Amino acid sequence: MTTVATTGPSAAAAPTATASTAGTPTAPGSPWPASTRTRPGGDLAVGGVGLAEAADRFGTPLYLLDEQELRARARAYRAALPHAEVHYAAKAFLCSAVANWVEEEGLGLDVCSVGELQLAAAAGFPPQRMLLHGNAKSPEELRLALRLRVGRIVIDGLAEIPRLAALTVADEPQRVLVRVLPGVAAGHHAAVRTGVAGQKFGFPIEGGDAAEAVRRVLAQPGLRLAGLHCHLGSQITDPEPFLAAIDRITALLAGIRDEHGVELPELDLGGGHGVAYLPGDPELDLAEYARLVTARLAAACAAHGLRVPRLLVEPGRAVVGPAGVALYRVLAVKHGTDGRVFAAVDGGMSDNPRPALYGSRYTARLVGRASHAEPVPIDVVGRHCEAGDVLVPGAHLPADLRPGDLLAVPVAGAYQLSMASTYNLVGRPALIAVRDGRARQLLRRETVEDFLRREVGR
Ligand SMILES: Cc1ncc(COP(=O)(O)O)c(C=O)c1O
Ligand SMILES: N[C@@H](CCCC[NH3+])C(=O)O
Repeated sequence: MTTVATTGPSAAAAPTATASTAGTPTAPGSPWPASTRTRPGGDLAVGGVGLAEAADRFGTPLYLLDEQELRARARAYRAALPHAEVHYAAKAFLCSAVANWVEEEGLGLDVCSVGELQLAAAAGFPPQRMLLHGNAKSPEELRLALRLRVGRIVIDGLAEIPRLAALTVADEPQRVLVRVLPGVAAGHHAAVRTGVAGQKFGFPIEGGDAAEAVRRVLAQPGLRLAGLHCHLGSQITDPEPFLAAIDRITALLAGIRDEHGVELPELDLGGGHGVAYLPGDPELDLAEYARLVTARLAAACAAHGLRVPRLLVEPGRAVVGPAGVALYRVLAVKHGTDGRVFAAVDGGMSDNPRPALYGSRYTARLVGRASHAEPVPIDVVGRHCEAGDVLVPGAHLPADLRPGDLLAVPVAGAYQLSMASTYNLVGRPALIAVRDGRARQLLRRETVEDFLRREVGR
């Protein structure tokens, strides 16, 4: 089975031999960016930039984004789904440079807050190509979205319908989608499974909530219902749930046609496309997804006598996740009498809450020096005041790992910096973009001065 990575940029990685075990950066199926190269002396380069040199120059913890990897992934989506609209899900990670890159690659943008909306707009992203989500959109958000003329707003609750309609006028209707729940459960953790009833998002198809939401939207002259939306969950590696969702949503589209005499022109299948975090992990095969989804949509529409709606997709993780690398400095190595080894690094659950939240698995690799020591299981832990602050349990790292060493963790681009906190008043890390041997700082490290500046009346 081919994968997102093998149909996209990572396929370009030229395999070269390395001495490491888990996380071998340039092997087929590797989770590292395609530009990753081993360097003499045990270092790695990503985007032509040596990791040890980057750590010295910008400090640690440091996040790197490989611009070409991200762009190639965005392009792979456009190529695989040439008739669809691909909206990058900003929640995975957003800064101005990322907004510019995805815009230049022809993607739209899925935003879900005033922050994402305003930052993208300030970066020059055209609001017409944005789509606003949210289960709790504030009046401020709705007003801003309308003022900026955001392309689509996704309705996620009945109360939102009259609230939004009250801000619109019939001769300039706002294009909207209705978020429905097809009753398909998928995703890597219960907290991110959003395709079924019993959680806060969307309107269940079963039982009639979705049909009722559609009725109410169609009754509002200020709203133009363009179609239906669903987002099943995140980190889905099998296309089957998307196909099941298509069947159920197409049946609803037929019901809407029968009841209202309208054929909705758009279907947004959301994101959730899974990537490999560990070598050999399954990931969603983009080419296969595109082929199966396109064929199933055509078949389901034909069965109901419907015109095929325009497809929209909203990948976040699959665009930015594998383009990111996190770089940490080891601060302490503790050898327990039970033989257990802990390597404590200068980041942790504040820059990557995913292991603590979902039990997410990562690999870690020593960079910046060569080691011929035997790889042994070492728990890479963070610096925060919780025993659960474990970044990589049982990482295979050289037995001579010591304070001062650098550890690199791939697939760090999605839902890490975007979910980062300042727990223990540890400032959020700096972020650099790497490309063609050049490093450009995108975000500076957060400092104590930043914390003090927020205090009022000090
Ligand atoms: C509505 C919506 N669209 C798109 C995404 C992007 O998901 P992913 O990053 O898993 O592709 C999410 C988050 O899961 C979402 O909630
Ligand atoms: N934060 C989740 C993904 C949530 C996607 C948002 N709907 C993760 O890291 O896996």
